[in-house]
Order: sequence, then structure tokens, then C-alpha cells
Amino acid sequence: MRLNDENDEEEGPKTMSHCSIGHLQQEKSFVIVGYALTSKKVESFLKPKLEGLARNKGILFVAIDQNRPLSDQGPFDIVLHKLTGKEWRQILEEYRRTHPEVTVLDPPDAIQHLHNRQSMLQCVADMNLSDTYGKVGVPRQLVIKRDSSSIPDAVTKAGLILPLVAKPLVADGSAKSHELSLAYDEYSLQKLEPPLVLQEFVNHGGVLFKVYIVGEAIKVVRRFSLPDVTKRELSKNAGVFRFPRVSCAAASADDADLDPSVAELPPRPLLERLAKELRRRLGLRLFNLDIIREHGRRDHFYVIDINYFPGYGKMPGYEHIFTDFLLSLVQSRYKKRSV
Ligand SMILES: O=P(O)(O)O[C@@H]1[C@@H](OP(=O)(O)O)[C@H](OP(=O)(O)O)[C@H](O)[C@H](OP(=O)(O)O)[C@H]1OP(=O)(O)O
Ligand SMILES: Nc1ncnc2c1ncn2[C@@H]1O[C@H](COP(=O)(O)OP(=O)(O)O)[C@@H](O)[C@H]1O
Ligand SMILES: [Mg+2]
Ligand SMILES: [Mg+2]
Repeated sequence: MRLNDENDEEEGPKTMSHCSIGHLQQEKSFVIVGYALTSKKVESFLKPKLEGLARNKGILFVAIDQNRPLSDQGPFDIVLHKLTGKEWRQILEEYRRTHPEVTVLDPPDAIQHLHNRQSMLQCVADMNLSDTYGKVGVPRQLVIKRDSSSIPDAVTKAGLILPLVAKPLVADGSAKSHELSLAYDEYSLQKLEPPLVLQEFVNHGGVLFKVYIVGEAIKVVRRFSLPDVTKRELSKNAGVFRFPRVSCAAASADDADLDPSVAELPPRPLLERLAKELRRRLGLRLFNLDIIREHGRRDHFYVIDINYFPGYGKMPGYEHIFTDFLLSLVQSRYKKRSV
């Protein structure tokens, strides 16, 4: 059943009462997706084109009111969320327990796993993926929990090779969690505030691959990244340098005139294996990976970052991919029920 025609595609969201949502869900088999997102995320993700296409496919997005009990809202088929805080996590866990019929995208404890830059990459390290298409690993890294004066010794003991990228251990989406630095010598790292992850910087030709995952769908785009650090630069420089959010701020590198050996996308079968295994190990369906290729080694890849519910608004064709995914969730639930 279609609620509106193609011309209505650009229309904005509708506010609905509990009663009218229930009516739409039951009578016209609409899929009701409750969402709890920041206003920034609503703007970048829930664009009129997505909402219009969704409505034409029988999906309605309904804002969750955080000031009212979740159980009093809906009924929802799917809950889509990206909010932080212990209180919200508890609300969601309780809701999942009392509403097993609702798909919560994604489970809070699985998301929590990505909020620490050590546990985030552990699954990739454990997989140790290596096949005819290539090798996927993580850069060598060291966690400094406290006492910045111990850093030079710890770096020497661990045998980490400079330069190092210093990243806040916590990756909770706050501005602070994105304040990264590049260190040319280990002594200067004493200036930084633990808890930190110190990661070997891998030269990768200044381009990274953003691998977006939406359920079983995978989409890869190129982004500009930090330039390579030469041996000469390393020997001439000392200190730690804060760097801005390069990949986020930079324009897409998809249309740039790049060296083909740098621009070549990672092999599709390798990404498919990686995504499938990570979906299973992480228990997540909505995430992206930042992947780099070691400069000059065609089939050596490193995952450097994993983000929950990333900026899908920048993923080409996300409206179709996302709505198909939402429908597939409901269909697989329906199939399970009727077995
Ligand atoms: O806002 P956007 O569209 O830039 O999305 C951010 C992502 O950008 P990208 O997917 O790389 O384009 C961004 O990815 P990167 O940090 O660039 O790797 C994060 O996923 C960010 O979420 P959080 O701050 O880590 O919770 C994302 O921010 P939120 O939109 O989730 O706040
Ligand atoms: N080990 C690394 N080697 C080379 N460049 C890196 C490395 N780690 C991070 N970077 C660069 O720093 C950027 C931000 O790091 P990332 O771990 O993705 O943090 P954030 O979660 O803030 O996006 C990356 O997009 C990439 O350009
Ligand atoms: Mg990143
Ligand atoms: Mg990140």
C-alpha cells in the first residue's frame, strides 16, 4: 500500500500520535521505525529524499520522545538510535528485554565495544585475515592507561616504530575523542594526557577507504587522509602535532587524479569476507571501517578505525540501500514467525 505518490517524495516528517501509528502499522502494514538521533544526525541522515523513498516503500520514520517512556510510544517494528550515555543504554536494554519483537539497531552492548579504541580493533586482530586477495591487520599499538612519564620506556619496550599516532582511548563521539596527534619522537608524548592508544603510523599514499556496511550491503568510497611521512622528515622533526579530522572534513577523493596504485579499491571478495566476519563478531549491522593500504604493498591493508552508525548521508545511494535493509529486517522476522 502506498501512502503518497512520487511527487510527495520531498515532504518533511510527520508527527503522529500513538493511536495513528498503531493504525498504520496494523491496517496498512507500514513498517514503523522509531529513531533517537542527535539533531546533527537527523539533518545529515534523515534527509527528505530518504524519508520520501521510505514512505513510498511503506516505511515511516517516527521521532522518539526522550522525555516519555519508550514503551508508551510506537508501536515500533525497528528502533534506530545513536545517542550516548548510560541512562539511554539502560532504557534501551530494558526495552529490548520487554519488547523482543522489536529490532533495536544495534544492541547497546555491541556498540559499547566500539567506544574503546583497543577493544574496537581486537576483532580484526583476532581474525588475522589473509587469503589470495590480501591481508588485513591492524597497526601495532600500545595502550597507555595513566602516567605519561612512562611513555618513552613503554614505547621502547614494545618496539613501536616512529612516527606514532596518539588517539584518545575513549571513542565516544565527543569532540575530545577525535583529537588525534602525530608524534615524531616518543619523549614529546609525555605532553599528552592518557588514557591513550599509541599506534604506528602506516604510510598509505594519503588516501583511505571508507567501507560502509548496512546489513549485508557494502559500499566503499575514497577519502583524503594524512600524507606519508618520509624518513628524512622523521629525522628532521620532533614533537607532537595535533591534526584535524582529515577524512571527515576533506572532500571525497573519488574523483581526484590519483596514482592508480594508491587509488585502487581493496578487492571486493576480501571486503566481503571481512565485513561478514565483523558483522558476526561485533554483533552489529550498521558501521563503517577506515581502511588504509600500506604504500607500495598492493595487498596489505590495515583497519585503523570502526565507527557505529557513521555518516551514511555521504554514502552514494544510501537511501535505496538503507530502505531495502529495513524491509529485509522485517521480512526475515516475519519468515521466522511463520515457520
Ligand atoms: O556527521 P558525519 O556525517 O560526518 O559522520 C561522522 C563520521 O563521518 P564519516 O562517516 O567518516 O563521513 C565519523 O567518521 P570518522 O570519524 O571520520 O572516521 C564518525 O563516524 C562520526 O561519529 P562519531 O563522532 O565517531 O560518533 C560521524 O558523526 P555523527 O554524524 O554520527 O555524529
Ligand atoms: N595508524 C595510522 N596510520 C596512518 N594514518 C592514520 C592512522 N590512524 C589514523 N590515521 C589518520 O587519522 C585519521 C583519524 O584517525 P581515526 O582512527 O580514523 O580517528 P577518528 O575516530 O577520529 O576518525 C584517519 O582517518 C587517518 O587519516
Ligand atoms: Mg575515522
Ligand atoms: Mg572513529
